[in-house]
Amino acid sequence: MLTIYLFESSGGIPHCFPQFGPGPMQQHGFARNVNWSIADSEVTEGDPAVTLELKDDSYSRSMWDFSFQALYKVSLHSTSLSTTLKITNMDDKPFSFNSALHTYFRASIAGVSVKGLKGCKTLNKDPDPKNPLEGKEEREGVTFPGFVDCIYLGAPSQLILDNGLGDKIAISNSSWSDAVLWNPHQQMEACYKDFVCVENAKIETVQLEPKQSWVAEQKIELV
Ligand SMILES: O=P(O)(O)OC[C@H]1O[C@@H](O)[C@H](O)[C@@H](O)[C@@H]1O
Repeated sequence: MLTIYLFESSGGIPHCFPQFGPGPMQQHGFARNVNWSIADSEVTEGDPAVTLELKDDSYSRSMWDFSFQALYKVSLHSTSLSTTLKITNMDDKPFSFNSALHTYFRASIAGVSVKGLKGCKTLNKDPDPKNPLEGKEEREGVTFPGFVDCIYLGAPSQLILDNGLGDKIAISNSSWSDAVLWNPHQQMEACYKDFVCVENAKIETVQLEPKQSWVAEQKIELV
């Protein structure tokens, strides 16, 4: 079964926008902390989809003084979930941002591996998130024997997650050019064994001119 993990303080697929972090504003930006409105909903051949919308307001402008629109479509299918994020510059000046979908998967951490990242340039945020260590991933499958907090630049269009519970999950994307793996290990002693974050990310800055949009798609599928 495809399970996006929920626990009391975090879970699901939080948005990191307009900053992945660390950076000048709050960690991961403001988009995950605010209410989005429902812009559209539909059912196609029995499969539901909803489109959520976020626009700038006084709260967002207190941190990031730009006019923008974010549209986020989530479609559910029998063995997959798809998302499309579209960011549009509604301002009269350019802006830049970076972003991630901070997806939490239910897992048994001792059995988890993520395949597809071999050869990627890494920015290891352990031990200092503000001064990540550059490196290169040499492993076919990344495992989680301890604390992991690592950015992968130039990630492929598909990763395969073995969740340690008997499921293999393909995480495919377009335009999410990077990935982040995170498990807090003993820093979150009560729950770290039960989830892993495999995040589609755009760490390298996107710059949008007025009226320009950036679109990125993600598909999470049992294989
Ligand atoms: O606790 P938060 O803000 O949800 O972030 C959780 C983790 O999210 C990851 O994406 C970051 O790389 C980590 O550095 C961070 O600790």
